[in-house]
Amino acid sequence: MSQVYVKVCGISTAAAAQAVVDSGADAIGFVFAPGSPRLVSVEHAAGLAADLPVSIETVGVFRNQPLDLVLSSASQAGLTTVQLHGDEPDDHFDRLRDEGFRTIRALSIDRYREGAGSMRLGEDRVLIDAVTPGAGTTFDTTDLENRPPHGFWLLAGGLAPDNVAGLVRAVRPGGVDVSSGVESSRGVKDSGLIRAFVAAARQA
Ligand SMILES: O=C(O)c1ccccc1NCC(=O)[C@H](O)[C@H](O)COP(=O)(O)O
Repeated sequence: MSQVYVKVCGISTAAAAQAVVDSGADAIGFVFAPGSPRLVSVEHAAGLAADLPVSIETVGVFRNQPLDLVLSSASQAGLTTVQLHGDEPDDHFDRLRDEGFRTIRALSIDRYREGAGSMRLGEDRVLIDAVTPGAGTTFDTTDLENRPPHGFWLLAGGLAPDNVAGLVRAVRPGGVDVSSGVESSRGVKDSGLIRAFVAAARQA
């Protein structure tokens, strides 16, 4: 099996961004969803992104925000990828791809269980998350083990250095995404935990 893809989300400082790069993670996430403890401004994200190697995927996370705002923010921050974490319609993903962004469609495990069969999931990467994003909560992954999404997908929700390897082995996602599990307190990333998380994910 190929190496699991790792995204570390909710980065807001240069030290944390450097730890993500040093850890060998594939992607770094900046949260633009109002109300998040990890919220960054477009200008701040642009400054952090500008110092990253081009090999790392830079992801802007949005939730139920106007498409024009998403497009202008992602573009001004110089990001490669947009992750939509709300109830955004298909045409938002289409437009983002038309504008040259890669896309990640985040679905809560409840939404996946209810309606994934009727959703058009093919063109976007899918991220299956807990019901409340960024809260560090795990969920029962049995349905994902039995009926995984088609195509490339990421597992998120309460992942941490001490549980990620076991979950990767059991659930077999293409990638994993973490936020709370690499924080020393809410919204504050810990460089050692970031490195430990990526190493553990890659050992799986
Ligand atoms: O992280 C947030 O605060 C957030 C707020 C609103 C929408 C999405 C948010 N995060 C999205 C992510 O991709 C998180 O990494 C994902 O939910 C996993 O979080 P955690 O369970 O804390 O590892």
